[in-house]
Amino acid sequence: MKPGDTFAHVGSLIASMMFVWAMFKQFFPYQLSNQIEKYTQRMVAVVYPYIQITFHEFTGERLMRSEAYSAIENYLSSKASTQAKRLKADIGKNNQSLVLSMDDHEEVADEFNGVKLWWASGKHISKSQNTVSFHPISDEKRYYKLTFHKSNRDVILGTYLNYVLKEGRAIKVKNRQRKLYTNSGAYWSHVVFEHPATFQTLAMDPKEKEMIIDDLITFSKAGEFYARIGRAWKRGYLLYGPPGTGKSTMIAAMANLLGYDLYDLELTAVKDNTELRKLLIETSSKSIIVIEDIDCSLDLTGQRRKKKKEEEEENGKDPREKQPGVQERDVKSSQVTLSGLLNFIDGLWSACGGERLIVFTTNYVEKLDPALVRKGRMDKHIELSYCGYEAFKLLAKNYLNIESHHLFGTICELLKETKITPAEVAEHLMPKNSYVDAELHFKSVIQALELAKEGARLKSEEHA
Ligand SMILES: Nc1ncnc2c1ncn2[C@@H]1O[C@H](COP(=O)(O)OP(=O)(O)OP(=O)(O)O)[C@@H](O)[C@H]1O
Ligand SMILES: [Mg+2]
Repeated sequence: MKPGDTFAHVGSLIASMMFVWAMFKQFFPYQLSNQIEKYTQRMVAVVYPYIQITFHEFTGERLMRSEAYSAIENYLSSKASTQAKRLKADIGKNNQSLVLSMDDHEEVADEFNGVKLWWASGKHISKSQNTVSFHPISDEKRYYKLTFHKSNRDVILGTYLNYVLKEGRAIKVKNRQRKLYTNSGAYWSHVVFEHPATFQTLAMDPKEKEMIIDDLITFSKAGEFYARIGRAWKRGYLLYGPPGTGKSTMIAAMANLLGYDLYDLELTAVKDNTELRKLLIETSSKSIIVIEDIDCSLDLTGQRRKKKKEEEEENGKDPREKQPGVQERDVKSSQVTLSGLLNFIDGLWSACGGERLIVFTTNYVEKLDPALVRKGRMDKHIELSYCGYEAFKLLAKNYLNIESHHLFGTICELLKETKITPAEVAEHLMPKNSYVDAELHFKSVIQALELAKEGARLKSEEHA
């Protein structure tokens, strides 16, 4: 018989005794029944020196699924697969593997710092059915029960439970299907996020790439550090550079590296600061909030457009008259302000627990309001620039699986004096059919570089 079974039997025996006592205690004088109860409790504590904690699947008035329950479920999945006799299996949320968990009324043992403890799964089936609904409502209320010796109370409550929650959450992140959220107005909708970009395939200076990866990994593991120094676990990145240099690709690579969800926030679709706050508060932990082309969004949403509207109103014109087809919502969108965004990043935002990255992208860093880019607000500024030789070699390897070629020297020289984006190089390296003629692709790159060089020369002559 397993220790857990023993507890269950002793537990139910004691429960029966308590039930009988509750029926008969009314026949005893109050003082006496009080004394009996006190001593019974002490005896129970001696006979049954174990503590039990129950974690219900649904909690609160609105019966939300308990985060603790799902973390425990994930934590126990690895124990269950080796110990439990009855398991439940389902396709993991990443759609790739089977995830096993313990079935109802199963038990598994665990050990932590030399302390033994037991987990049991169970369910209550409620008999009341007072709602009429077309949708079947499950009356099963599942729970996990943890049993441990009372002498280990401090270890379990102080360290073990935190450890279980942390491990469980980590397993959940690993197994989950990641999402890409987009907003239309004040609501997020999502699709499955399956972008193949990784830092390995991102063409940029290898040293800088290494630094960014280090920075991201350090951030993702720094929860305790942020808590110790009393700062919100957030980090801001500003990615800037010309179109086609890999800003959006890098964001996808960041999400893939850390296993985070992506929130692609379209500021121009947000009515005002209140809507913005609502959207940001709704983002979940372990996510990247992206505002692309921040300069354009703020042109539409900042004070400038508001002023224009006011001017037109002063001239006696309805600002909407000049913009046929513009919806009322677009006109109203001017109410999201830079200060609203900044206040949220610095202030209230800190109250949302859990790690979040916020990433802004722009093609024109010099156009941005200094308030937005000042140090301390955006922690890291990353420039994605034109294609260098190292970046070209990586693209050649990725697209054509070629690491050296006699035309590399010419390309290297041309790249030093010509600006071409990785997106354009990639276009010339993209195989058109199953037969790959590398020479042809590299010649096409050289041609594009020479054209760009000639274009730049003519432009500079024009300006001279
Ligand atoms: N550094 C890079 N490494 C690998 N591929 C790249 C890189 N830069 C661009 N590309 C390729 O070019 C395409 C366009 O890149 P991306 O959308 O990331 O550019 P961007 O900097 O976000 O441009 P924009 O400023 O217009 O939004 C991508 O699909 C990607 O395949
Ligand atoms: Mg982009």
